[in-house]
This record gives sequence, C-alpha cells and structure tokens, in this order.
Amino acid sequence: MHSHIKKLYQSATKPERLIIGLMSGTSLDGLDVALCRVSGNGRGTELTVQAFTTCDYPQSVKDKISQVFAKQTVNLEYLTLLNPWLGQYHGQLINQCLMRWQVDPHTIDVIASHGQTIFHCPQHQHDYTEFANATLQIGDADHIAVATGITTIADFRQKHIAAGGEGAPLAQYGDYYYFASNEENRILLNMGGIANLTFLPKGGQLDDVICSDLGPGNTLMDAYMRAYYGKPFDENAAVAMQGKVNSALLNALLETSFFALDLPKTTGPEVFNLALLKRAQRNSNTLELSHQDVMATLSALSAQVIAKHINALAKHSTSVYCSGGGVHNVLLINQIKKLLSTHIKMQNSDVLGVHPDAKEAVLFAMLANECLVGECIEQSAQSSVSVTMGKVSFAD
Ligand SMILES: Nc1ncnc2c1ncn2[C@@H]1O[C@H](COP(=O)(O)OP(=O)(O)OP(=O)(O)O)[C@@H](O)[C@H]1O
Ligand SMILES: CC(=O)N[C@H]1[C@@H]2OC[C@@H](O2)[C@@H](O)[C@@H]1O[C@H](C)C(=O)O
Repeated sequence: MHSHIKKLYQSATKPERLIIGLMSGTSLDGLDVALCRVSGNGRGTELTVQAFTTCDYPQSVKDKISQVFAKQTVNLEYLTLLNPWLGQYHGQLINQCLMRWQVDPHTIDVIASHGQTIFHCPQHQHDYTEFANATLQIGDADHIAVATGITTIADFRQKHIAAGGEGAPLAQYGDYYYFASNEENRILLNMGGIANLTFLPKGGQLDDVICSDLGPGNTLMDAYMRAYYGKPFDENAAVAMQGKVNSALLNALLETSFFALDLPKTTGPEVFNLALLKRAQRNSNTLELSHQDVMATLSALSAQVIAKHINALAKHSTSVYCSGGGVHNVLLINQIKKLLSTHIKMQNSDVLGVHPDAKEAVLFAMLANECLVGECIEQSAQSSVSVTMGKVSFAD
C-alpha cells in the first residue's frame, strides 16, 4: 500500500482528526483558515475550532484574482499561470499560520481547500443549450499539498454538479450535520458576497433541509465601494447610513430574473455586478442618485430579499444564526431585523460555537471529514446529490 494511502486510512480510522478548512470567497478579501478537531461523521460529527484566522490578501493578490474573476473573457495564459500560483500561495499562507500557531504540520491529517471560485455558471445563468451546470475553482490542490507537505482534499463542487446539483450551496451538508436541532427550527444565514441560507426544521432529516443562494449579500455594495470610493467595502456602513433608500431603484433591482426563480438556486457576481446596477438605474431613471442613496438602496435590496425568504420559510418560531462578513454591517443587520416577523429571533452563529467569519472554512473541513469517513451516501430531496465530495492530492 502506498504510504500516503496508508496515512489516509489511518486518518480515517482514528477517533479524531485535525483538518484545516480553507475558504476564499467571492469577496476576494482573503483566505479563511480554520484548524478544526473533528470526530465522528454525518449527524454524529463533533467539531471544535482550535484556531482561526483570515489571511487578508494584499492588493497585489486581489488584483491578480480580479483579472479573471467573474469575467466573460480572460487571458488564458494568465489564468493558466494563476492556477498553480494561487495553490502555492495558499500553501505558504497555511505554513505561516501553522508556524504562528506553533502547530506541527505532521499532526495535521488533511487540508480541505475550497479554492477560489472564478466563475459560477448554473444553467439558468447561461445561454449554451448544449451545456448544463458548471462552476470553476482555481488554486490547484497539488500545489497546496506540495507546499505544505499535507494531503489536501479539494474541488468539492464538481461532484455536486456531476450528481445533478449546481455545485452550490454546499452549506446544506455541514449545516445539517452540525447545526440541526430537535429543539428548535433553525435558519443558518450566511452573508458573504452572496447571501445564502439553510432552513433546518426542528427534528428534520436531510430531505427536509432547504438550502439556497438568495441573491447579493455584500457583492453589489462592495463593487460600488471599489468603483466610486476605491475601498474594498463600506466599513460599518458609514456611506450607506448617510443615504436614503430609493424605491424606484429598489423595485428595478428586484425585477432581476434570478429573484423570480424558485429555491434552491445559486448565483454569483457574474449576475450581481455594476452592469446590472447600471441597467436598473437606467430603467428607473435614477442615474443621478447620490452615492449614499445608491448604497442605502443596495443594502435595502439585500435586506429585503433575505428577510422575504426567511419570513416565507419560518412559519413557526425560528432562530436565525448569522455568519459571513455581513454580520459586521450594522445597517444591513438592522434592516433585516426590522423586516422579520416577530416569531423569528436573529443572532450570530458564535452562540452555537462557530465564529461567523469561520463558518464557511469549517464547512469545508466537515466535507473533507465526510470524504474520509462518511459511511453512506445520503441523498437530499432537493438535489439528489451525494455527499462524498472532494479530490485527494498527495504531497509527493
Ligand atoms: N466592518 C464591516 N462593515 C461592513 N461590512 C463588512 C465589515 N466587515 C466585513 N464586511 C463585509 O463582509 C464582506 C466579506 O464577507 P465574507 O468574507 O463572508 O465574504 P466571502 O466569503 O468572500 O463571500 P461568499 O460567502 O459569497 O463566498 C466584505 O467584503 C464586506 O462587504
Ligand atoms: C460557486 C461558489 O463559490 N459559491 C459560493 C458563494 O459564496 C456564498 C454562496 O455563493 C454559496 O453558494 C457558495 O459558497 C458556500 C460556501 C456554499 O457552497 O455553501
């Protein structure tokens, strides 16, 4: 037996594993690194986050990814070069984290890498009748494995697509395994670039879980801030708070065809971008709106869409647990709270033991754990997708 297979076998049969979960999302703000101690699997998963950090990307890295991110046309040579480069870069960031945390790399069982989504293309978002759902993540895992010396499990989304899904959201599995409750109805709401939720009815099975992207979380606001303020985001909603919501623009934005699709559905900045905003401004005669009013309206758009779906799903008393960078946006949170029905309570995911900024990285640690020790393939009614996802890269 190859020594790597043997080590993987040992990892899979140990009572607990150390798994590093990685996520670099659509906001391009950095790499989330969560060192997780995991035991069990499926509904029996037990997980504690031993250490977590976000390695902020310097502007030069953001610029590199932006060259190809969500673009219809890219320089193929550049993309080819970026793919291994980003894997090596992620590997170096992990090495730095382990050094800082004084963790011996040999104690890590596997790294779970999401990679960087550069284009998400569900069927409803493209016009090529001969092609189905597709998504593309880069930052090749072989390069992470070689740079760190740690076996890396990655590219989780392709199996989801191969089995009939859209490749996202994958949160439904981790959310169901870790957060499902027999005591209360729960909604796990993640507000990153894109907002998504997982509805976990009290005592429900995977079949009962509803998980879907909803639309923009921060992506439109971030794009606007980058274009007009040269800033990555509207810190503490300072700009949006000075503006007034413009209902004509809000209604024009709400006409975006994605919003009319039934759940589950997925999307990304390929749709929710400044071109969409410009079209909505043209259609609503609001091209002259102040930056502050545009930002207030974009925030209200995210809030309205998020609250509408939560209200529709949460027919009875329900607790909403929030994660993602959007939890730091006071205006967005207050706008959502105002719109929620009174039987819905909203808090951050840390009350359930997972820091809001770490939740997506933790999810990928759970999916890698499932890849290693998952016993059976559970099917979810909403997507008939297997949960054994991920490809294995060895260190040499
Ligand atoms: N202090 C703050 N004030 C306002 N907004 C903030 C603050 N901190 C973070 N954010 C928002 O959170 C965003 C980052 O969120 P997050 O890291 O969850 O996104 P992501 O994981 O890249 O996206 P996705 O989940 O869609 O892949 C920032 O771009 C910003 O919009
Ligand atoms: C294609 C892709 O990278 N999608 C991300 C993105 O970020 C949020 C939302 O859009 C979600 O669908 C997904 O990530 C999370 C981790 C998921 O799959 O659940």
